[in-house]
Amino acid sequence: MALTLLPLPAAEVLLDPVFLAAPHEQALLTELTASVAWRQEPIRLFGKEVLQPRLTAWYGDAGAQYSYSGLTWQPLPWTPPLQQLREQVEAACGTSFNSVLLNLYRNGQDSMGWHADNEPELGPAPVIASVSLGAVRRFRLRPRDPQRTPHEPLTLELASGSLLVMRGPTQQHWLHAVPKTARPAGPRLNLTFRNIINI
Ligand SMILES: O=C(O)CCC(=O)C(=O)O
Ligand SMILES: [Fe+2]
Repeated sequence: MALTLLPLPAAEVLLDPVFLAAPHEQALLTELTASVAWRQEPIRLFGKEVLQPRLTAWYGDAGAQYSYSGLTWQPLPWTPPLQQLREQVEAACGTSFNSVLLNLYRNGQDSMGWHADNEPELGPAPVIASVSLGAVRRFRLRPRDPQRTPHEPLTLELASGSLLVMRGPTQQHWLHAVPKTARPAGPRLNLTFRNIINI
């Protein structure tokens, strides 16, 4: 299948629910879960230091430095499976990426709060390409300002092997989140390919 544009105002969100085929997607989940240098990073939340409710890792070209939530990341060098996936995602998006942020949601209690990927390092209209592996989790989107962008929040169930692309004005006008779930959920691995400008 190919990327399909979702009909949303002030956003360009595209989804390919079956970007990676089943045997490949399973093998990649197993390999990355085992080989990635996962860390649980502290972040500052309302002036308090807490651990992020998920494991993370950052890989990329040398110099693709990235800061968010009070952390500065130096990327680890690309590994063969990450480099291969990067090339597949670049071909699908027609864009190049110099880094990837990986998130491992160990179970339904791991999550990501409402945010936009709008750090200055990404430029004003970044292309963010997100590959999901493992357990299906809800990915929620809502307008930042519902007065200016009138639309209901929406929920996408991101399946293993899916590719979600957010580009154009999406990060300016919309927020996204992966909420906790009370449903039993196994591990989910998400990779967001990004391009850091001016490295
Ligand atoms: O896990 C996801 O699907 C979203 C990850 C995300 O929003 C991010 O890494 O900025
Ligand atoms: Fe994000």
